[in-house]
Amino acid sequence: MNDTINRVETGAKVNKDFELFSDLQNMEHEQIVFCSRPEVGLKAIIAIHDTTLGPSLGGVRMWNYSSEKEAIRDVLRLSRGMTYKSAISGLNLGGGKAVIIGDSRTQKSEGLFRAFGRFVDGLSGRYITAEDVGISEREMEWIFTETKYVTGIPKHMGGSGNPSPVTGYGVYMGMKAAAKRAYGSDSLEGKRIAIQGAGSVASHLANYVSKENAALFVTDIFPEKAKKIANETGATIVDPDAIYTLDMDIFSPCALGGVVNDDTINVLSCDIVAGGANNILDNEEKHGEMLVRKGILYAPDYVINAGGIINVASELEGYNEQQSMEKTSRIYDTTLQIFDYAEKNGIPTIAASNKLADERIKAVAGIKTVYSSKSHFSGRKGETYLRNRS
Ligand SMILES: NC(=O)c1ccc[n+]([C@@H]2O[C@H](COP(=O)([O-])OP(=O)(O)OC[C@H]3O[C@@H](n4cnc5c(N)ncnc54)[C@H](O)[C@@H]3O)[C@@H](O)[C@H]2O)c1
Repeated sequence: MNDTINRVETGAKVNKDFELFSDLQNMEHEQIVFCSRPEVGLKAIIAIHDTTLGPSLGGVRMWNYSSEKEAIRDVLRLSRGMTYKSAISGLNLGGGKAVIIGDSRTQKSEGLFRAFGRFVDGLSGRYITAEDVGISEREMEWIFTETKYVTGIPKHMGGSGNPSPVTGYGVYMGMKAAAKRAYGSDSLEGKRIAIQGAGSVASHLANYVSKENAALFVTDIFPEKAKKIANETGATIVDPDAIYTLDMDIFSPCALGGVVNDDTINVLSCDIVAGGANNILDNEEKHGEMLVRKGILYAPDYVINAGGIINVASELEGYNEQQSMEKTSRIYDTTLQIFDYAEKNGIPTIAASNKLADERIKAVAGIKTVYSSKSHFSGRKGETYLRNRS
């Protein structure tokens, strides 16, 4: 896969002429589904990027996009990211994602989400949905009413519930691997760690980090959220804009993507960037290289925030929390392996991670030329990954 498409983060400008089919070809997507039900206000796009490794899985995001073009770009980029995330995490899943265009505070309804569920069901398991920005367990229940191809449903319904605790643990493991690489020890004791965003992932991460007696800093655009983490962990609160210039060892973006960009990279003073947000680098290629030149070690976002997908993937075979945590702890080794590969090949860590993910996909695609009764007789693709659900 190539990296010719600039990242488009939610809310960011689309900075390239829009050519749908050339984008699909450049980014190597398999299928895009546009879903419309005006009577319930549904405007959704499902993007299936790659199903070489298994059925595509990725969350559905509800966001008030400023244009349809922006929504399409977002879903293309996010679904491609899911392919890499599952591939590097050793999961037998492909990459997919969905976006619903609308205001998640005012436009949610049972009808809208059930209609979306029916569109997901129509894909017969080629796409399995999950929770993402703007979506809560209540909407997952509505979707589940219409399709079994959904993960992240509440625990009392046999699902895995909120993935954030596992994501937070994985980010912690990835951060420790980066510390091991940068400092020779994975202890975070005394390290100045700045967490941007005081949401679900951040609160779990902050808990782990504070137990190691790190010097923790936290910020949020909603001061009460930062205060909550500060009360629980003893972290120092900083202003949202001040986080970039803070004298810190580790910068951990856990809010939005695109925060390592042309404006921030020059003022960042840290040894490591390791956070839970998706698409931390505004432009993977450019900013990955700039970080190398600044001597900052980057733990690729989709590698270390994969705890969430590892957790929901476990749901497909019968949820087991302990197994999910155990698998997520392997993020430590995967991150070190990526650092080694990057060093050996003289490339940025994000490029190393993309290459390793690509290699796994190509290897599996290669073995599919060998006849196997499993793939022939075990039913539709995706079906075997799911428990029987009524
Ligand atoms: N929840 C998961 O399991 C999971 C899994 C993988 C990736 N992620 C990614 O991790 C990030 C955080 O996810 P979450 O579930 O914790 O979300 P969340 O909504 O609970 O937390 C995000 C927090 O960031 C704050 N924020 C937004 N813009 C900010 C800014 N400019 N400066 C400071 N704070 C700001 C918000 O107020 C909010 O408190 C997202 O990018 C998400 O895509 C989450």
